[in-house]
Amino acid sequence: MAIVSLPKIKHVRAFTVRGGGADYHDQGAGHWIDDHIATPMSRYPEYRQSRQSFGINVLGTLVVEIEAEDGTIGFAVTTGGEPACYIVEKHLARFLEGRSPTDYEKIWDQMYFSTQYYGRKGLVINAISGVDLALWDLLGKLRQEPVYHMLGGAVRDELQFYATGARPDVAKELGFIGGKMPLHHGPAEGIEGLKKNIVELADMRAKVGPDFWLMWDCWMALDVDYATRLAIAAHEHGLKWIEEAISPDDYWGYQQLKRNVPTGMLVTTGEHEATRWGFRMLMEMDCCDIIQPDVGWCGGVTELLKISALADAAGKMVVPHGSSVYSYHFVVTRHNSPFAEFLMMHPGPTEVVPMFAPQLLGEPVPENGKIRASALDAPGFGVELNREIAMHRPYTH
Ligand SMILES: C[C@H](O)[C@H](O)CC(=O)C(=O)O
Ligand SMILES: [Mg+2]
Repeated sequence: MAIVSLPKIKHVRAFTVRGGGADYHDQGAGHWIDDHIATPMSRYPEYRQSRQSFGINVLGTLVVEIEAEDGTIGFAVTTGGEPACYIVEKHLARFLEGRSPTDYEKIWDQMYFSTQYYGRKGLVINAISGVDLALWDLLGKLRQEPVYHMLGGAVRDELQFYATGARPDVAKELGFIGGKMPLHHGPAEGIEGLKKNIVELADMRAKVGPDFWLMWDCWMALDVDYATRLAIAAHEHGLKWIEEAISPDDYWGYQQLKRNVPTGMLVTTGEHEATRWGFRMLMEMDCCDIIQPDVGWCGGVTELLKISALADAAGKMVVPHGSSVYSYHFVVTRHNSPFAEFLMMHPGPTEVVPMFAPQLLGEPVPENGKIRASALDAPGFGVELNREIAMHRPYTH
């Protein structure tokens, strides 16, 4: 029997988009995601009220398109904006054009090692992730298979979600299994701030009852001492996990924090970590209980598979940072990813709205906190690019 050979990759293009999902919070005024959230910049009073004030939204969205010789287009949406477009067009595209889309391992290896002298983490890995996701989308479209089939198939019939947002009480009504709140006050706001954090948690616990999961997302804002005191005070209010409490570079701090938190409370981190090597460090140093790679930032699906295998062997759960279909197709295929995150992008947040609007069309959203695996049954990642949005291609090659 002859082996089917797929059309080769003809062209790689990179675009920017402003506003909406995948942009690192380029949201309008009054959105919960930009309302006095504790960050590493909160030590400067002038940057405390809004993350946009220190530039969280400067990059904007990256859209990568990969076109095959037969005209089929795979695409992906992640963070990185114009600088990532430059990297994709001027550097990475050469490792794809003229190649078969089945060669994703070699392509990833060449993208990573050719950029290693200026890459390894952050923006460059965002760009590599965007290309890798677009490649998997193209492969699925050419093979007429959903990505989750190519990753080994579903290990369960549905995905179950917790919601991230400022209103876990509403998330409970909407059917989610838990609610992860942004932490509002960091160490620079002293003991008063710490007390305000605990009051917020206690109020939310009173609203949601004893069994609903409540977690805190600390977005790298704390130090080990503050995080330890916060965790101890939060324990009596049933905090399930403390997330990204300190700098992602401080592996030693995470190791200490994991030892310090009360028994039963989980330490989670990893959304700003990248590649198998970064996650190996987190796991070998026993920094956390759950790793949270973002598929669009950690190296894409090709790298996530390696990270996840390491985690499985180390007995750690992998619950990717909210990245919509890009994580759903992965989570549904892995036993050590028993639930998923849904990032509430409604400003309230009091309604379930698509995470990557307006860029994606056909993005499934949880109903009663769940998405059926069969909702992913479409070629590639199962979504289309909304061609009505204003896309800008700053560079060509
Ligand atoms: C709400 C958090 O500060 C952040 O914007 C999202 C995040 O870290 C998460 O969903 O996890
Ligand atoms: Mg987080």
